[in-house]
Amino acid sequence: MKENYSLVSLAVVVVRLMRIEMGGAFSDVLNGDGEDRLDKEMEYVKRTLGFSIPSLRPENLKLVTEEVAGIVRWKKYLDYVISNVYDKDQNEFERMEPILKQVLRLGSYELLKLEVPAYAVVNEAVKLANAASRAGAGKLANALLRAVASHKEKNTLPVPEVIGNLRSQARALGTIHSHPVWMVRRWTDRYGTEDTLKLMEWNNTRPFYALRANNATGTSRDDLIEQLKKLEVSYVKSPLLEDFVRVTSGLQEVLRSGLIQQGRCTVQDESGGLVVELLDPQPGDLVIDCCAAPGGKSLYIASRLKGKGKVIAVDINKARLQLLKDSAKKAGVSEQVSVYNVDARDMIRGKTGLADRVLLDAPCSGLGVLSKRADLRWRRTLESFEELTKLQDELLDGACKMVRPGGVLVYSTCSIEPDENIDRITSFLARNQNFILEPLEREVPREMVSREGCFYSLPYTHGIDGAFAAKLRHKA
Ligand SMILES: C[S@@+](CC[C@H](N)C(=O)[O-])C[C@H]1O[C@@H](n2cnc3c(N)ncnc32)[C@H](O)[C@@H]1O
Repeated sequence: MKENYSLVSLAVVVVRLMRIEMGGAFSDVLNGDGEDRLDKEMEYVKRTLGFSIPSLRPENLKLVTEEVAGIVRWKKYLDYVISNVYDKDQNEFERMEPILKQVLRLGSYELLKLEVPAYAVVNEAVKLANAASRAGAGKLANALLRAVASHKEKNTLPVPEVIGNLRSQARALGTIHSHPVWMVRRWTDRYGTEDTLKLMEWNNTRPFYALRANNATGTSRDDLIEQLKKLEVSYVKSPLLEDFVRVTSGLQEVLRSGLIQQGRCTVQDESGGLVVELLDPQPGDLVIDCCAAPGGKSLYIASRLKGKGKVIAVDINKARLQLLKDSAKKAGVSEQVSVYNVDARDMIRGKTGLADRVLLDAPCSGLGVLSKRADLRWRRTLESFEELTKLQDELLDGACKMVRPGGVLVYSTCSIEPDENIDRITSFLARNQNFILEPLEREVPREMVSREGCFYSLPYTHGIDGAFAAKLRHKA
């Protein structure tokens, strides 16, 4: 922990955690940039605590964002430890006032996962609990956090035993690695225990981000690298895509530098880049992107048209589509991109059977990107699959109508779950005899091609986000 990481930062962490729990904010690192965001954040802090505190120093924003993401990821494990050292009824912690609960999670996270010494953690947490919660809250925070610290020191922290039937084993592993039991069960059935542990470890690790140099504004990867060197940002060239660079640390410096606002680069995972590679847009093409917002793939497609051709970016969400429109302007491709705020299940009037290439980057569970979207694991349920797969089928049936004979339809997700991936393709092909699955050859690395010939990336194996894509061709 940095020297100047003050009580103010801790108060911001606690209030952010409360907002995430109430559904009002997400823990993604990208939500943390910009001065006006900071002003808004301090306004929330004031409203939640009931009094003003000095503003967070911009240089502490990154630590706050990372700490919040870490606590959200580890929430289940932290709650388990805290409720076990709280020698009252197990539900007592659940019923505790929300601010105090977050202070305890924060303190336990710092002790157990950041290895901050107890003297530094407990005093700050007690001050925060006293200021932000009821009288006596500081005393309770002091007792509980000291107990956690003492168990850690004596190596007597509670650990659930991985024993019994598959369900109880999954329950214990879900607690130790802080994932919902149903996810653990799905993955152990599919990948076995060893690989499931690797996947959970990946999901619990601080993610890295990749940048795409935007050729449309004349920025090559070498130009981008020059800028990163000036910003003293650590990077490695992507081994998968020639316009991409992996940022190993210093993303906040990039966000603050103005490079993105100037359209010189954009934050984009290589898995998304590979989906565009597979779509293979060519200058002069008419491309329809059916679920386009906020526009990562649309803008990359547009830049590959080299000023000739068109991307029709469709999305049901007007606000997200506006973001896409603004980004297209910054990225120098607004001439190539038209936006349509419609439901892609309905036909786009006048466009039936005309597109050379159609991309359907479908709404999905996002289970391939849990390291980046720390809160997602707690928001998804097993039941959500039924609704999502129905929507994915309907969207595929709408999207395929836009493809010209001989044209290409790419279906993609950021999920690693077969129900949203290959099962959707199998079911689509059974309904639509005029499409065939085109097995991938050189478009993506061989080790990312599934048995069926689709693109499939697994985070712990391939080191990028989990994703899937299938290339379907309309029979001429
Ligand atoms: C996975 S995101 C797309 C990400 C985007 N392709 C990118 O690369 O930035 C899925 C998008 O589908 C949109 N969506 C959901 N249902 C839709 C529908 N029925 N018609 C059109 N868009 C829809 C959502 O608003 C969301 O923006």
